[in-house]
Amino acid sequence: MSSVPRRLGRIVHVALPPRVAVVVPVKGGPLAKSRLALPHEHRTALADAFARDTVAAVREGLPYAPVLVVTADPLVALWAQEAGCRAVMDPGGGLDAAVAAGVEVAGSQGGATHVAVLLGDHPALTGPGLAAVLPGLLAAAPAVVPDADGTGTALLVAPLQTGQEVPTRFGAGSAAAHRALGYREQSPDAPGLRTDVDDAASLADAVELGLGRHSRGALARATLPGVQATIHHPPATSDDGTGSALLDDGLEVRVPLDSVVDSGLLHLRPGQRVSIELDATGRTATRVWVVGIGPGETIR
Ligand SMILES: Nc1nc2c(ncn2[C@@H]2O[C@H](COP(=O)(O)OP(=O)(O)OP(=O)(O)O)[C@@H](O)[C@H]2O)c(=O)[nH]1
Ligand SMILES: C=C(OP(=O)(O)O)C(=O)O
Repeated sequence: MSSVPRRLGRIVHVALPPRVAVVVPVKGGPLAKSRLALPHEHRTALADAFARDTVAAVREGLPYAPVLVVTADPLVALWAQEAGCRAVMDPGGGLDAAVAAGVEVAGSQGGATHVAVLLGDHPALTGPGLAAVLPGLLAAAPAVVPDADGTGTALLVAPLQTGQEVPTRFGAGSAAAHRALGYREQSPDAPGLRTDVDDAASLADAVELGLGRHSRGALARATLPGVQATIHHPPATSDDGTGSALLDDGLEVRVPLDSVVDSGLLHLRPGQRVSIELDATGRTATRVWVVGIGPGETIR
């Protein structure tokens, strides 16, 4: 008689899909995004909007994932909770310490098998874009996604084990530092994920990809026409015809000849007060005019 296979009593392992908690550190407040050369109030508002759009994309793309926003800023904590996140108090001590605080809470909540650390300055990230690449990153964990220029870190993904730390080395050169810690480099085709905004150039990249709605609004307010400025180098005097002006907070912006000529101003002099309209980066004038002079300007 042939023997019957003994299947009864066998332990069957069913692979459950990984469940991820997302930690988003947000500095907030007046010191955020200091490399973004814009007047203080616009810079603060933009930094806040970048974080809101980052969180909104996470909530949209991963609606069942717990999201922990680590911040010391009460306003950020408030909007984070309104957006369905848990606000975790930033213990101070910098970005790695903030991330560790978020990871600890994620681990103590139970339920998540993995943690993703996403910096809160990805205003062109979309929910579907994140959802599309995350499964591959979880499968590769521990994994690091470098930012667009390859040196910084856009996202870290690591297994979450109770009582076990998730080491991080955020800051300049963090992609290499994370690789050295054992994170495997992953380069998913996800431009919104990889474009963190630090300065005018990366802001321009994010604008090109398409900003989230909070950042679009903040940027529109930051580039309202009519900012006052003082001519520093009149445009026509340099080789390529590009001059410069100083905004009232001391920032020097480019003044291409076209931006002046179109307004009918040909004889600007250093020190002249003008009205100025800036492009999306906030660093180049698109129109310079003197109230009452030139096309469309009525004398008041
Ligand atoms: N909670 C918390 N978040 C931080 C801290 N430092 C940076 N971040 C956040 O981490 C992300 C990336 O940081 P950075 O690009 O250095 O941003 P930043 O410090 O606002 O900008 P810079 O002043 O230009 O360095 C942003 O979302 C910041 O808000 C910190 O000490 N605590
Ligand atoms: C802190 C970091 O971000 P950024 O490059 O935006 O300063 C980092 O990439 O580690």
